[in-house]
Amino acid sequence: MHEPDYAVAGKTAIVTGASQGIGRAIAETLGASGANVVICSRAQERVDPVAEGIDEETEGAALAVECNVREREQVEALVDATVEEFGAPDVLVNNAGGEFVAPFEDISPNGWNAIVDLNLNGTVHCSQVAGEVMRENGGGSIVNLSSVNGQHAAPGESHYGAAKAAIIRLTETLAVEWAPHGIRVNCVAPGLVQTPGVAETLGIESEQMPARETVDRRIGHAEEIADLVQFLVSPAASFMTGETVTAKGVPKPGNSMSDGLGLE
Ligand SMILES: CCCCC/C=C/C(=O)SCCNC(=O)CCNC(=O)[C@H](O)C(C)(C)COP(=O)(O)OP(=O)(O)OC[C@H]1O[C@@H](n2cnc3c(N)ncnc32)[C@H](O)[C@@H]1OP(=O)(O)O
Ligand SMILES: NC(=O)C1=CN([C@@H]2O[C@H](COP(=O)(O)OP(=O)(O)OC[C@H]3O[C@@H](n4cnc5c(N)ncnc54)[C@H](OP(=O)(O)O)[C@@H]3O)[C@@H](O)[C@H]2O)C=CC1
Repeated sequence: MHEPDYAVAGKTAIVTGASQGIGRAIAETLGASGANVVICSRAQERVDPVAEGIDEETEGAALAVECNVREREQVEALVDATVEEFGAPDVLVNNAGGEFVAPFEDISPNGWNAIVDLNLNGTVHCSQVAGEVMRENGGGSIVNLSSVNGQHAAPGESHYGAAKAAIIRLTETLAVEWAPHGIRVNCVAPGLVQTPGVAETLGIESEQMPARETVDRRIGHAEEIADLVQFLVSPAASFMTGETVTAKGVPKPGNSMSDGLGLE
């Protein structure tokens, strides 16, 4: 009888932007499944407690590294530290990202560059540097964090939406280019997920629905994105590459999108 294989035990995984939110949940989920996890953020003191928790409470081991993914040299040091501690990475999760909400006409050149640099160029740096080691090692799996804002327009999200849309196309291109090297590259596009970053940026602190008419689904939990990432990097997803998987929740009862779904 066939059983699905979601195992990541013994794999080495780099998760960027893992001091909080979705990245932290991904790191803790992979650690709980026995992976060796290397986590980074811009502040050592913010990733240290996350690594300690993974070391103490899970089957996996963790290494915390201070790394700003916008800085190529720091990304190179992150991958070097990974190889030294656990060997070549099997998994890379390009999670570090963020935004501010502003009308297009109010975004300065520096503001535009900050968001593109963090979301898109950070993903490029990590994929190129870790990807080289993966190719030498015979393969691996990369998951990029895009957003529903990379799939559909939303006001105030021109810079972030453009960067997240580019990540989807980058995913598709790398999947084709690196298939001969045994590297699968997939993407996750979350809808609204409850994280410290969302609380800071959008002012949404709880599971209560935000006062935005366009948001008609419940807010997600970071662990619901982490479970999807674990699936994508596991052997169970061996037939998937170049895909963007949307996780944006269930329509709220009473709105038009729930019609016919038996949710009323
Ligand atoms: C339905 C689904 C919706 C889902 C939406 C969720 C999206 C997410 O990404 S959730 C994750 C949320 N987390 C964050 O967004 C983190 C909070 N944001 C930040 O920490 C920062 O904004 C940053 C990391 C994204 C950028 O930081 P940094 O590089 O340090 O940028 P500076 O503060 O130095 O500013 C650079 C540049 O940007 C201008 N700017 C900053 N905020 C605004 C603003 N609100 N409006 C307009 N412009 C802004 C700032 O003025 C600087 O430009 P110059 O003044 O020209 O130098
Ligand atoms: N939450 C949501 O609703 C959605 C989120 N996403 C995407 O999911 C990802 C995670 O979002 P979320 O958990 O909400 O974000 P948070 O803002 O809660 O967390 C962001 C993480 O990234 C780290 N980080 C920020 N900048 C850098 C950098 N330059 N280098 C390294 N690490 C950095 C932060 O750590 P520190 O501050 O310590 O450096 C933090 O750990 C992002 O890519 C986001 O765009 C997509 C769709 C929806």
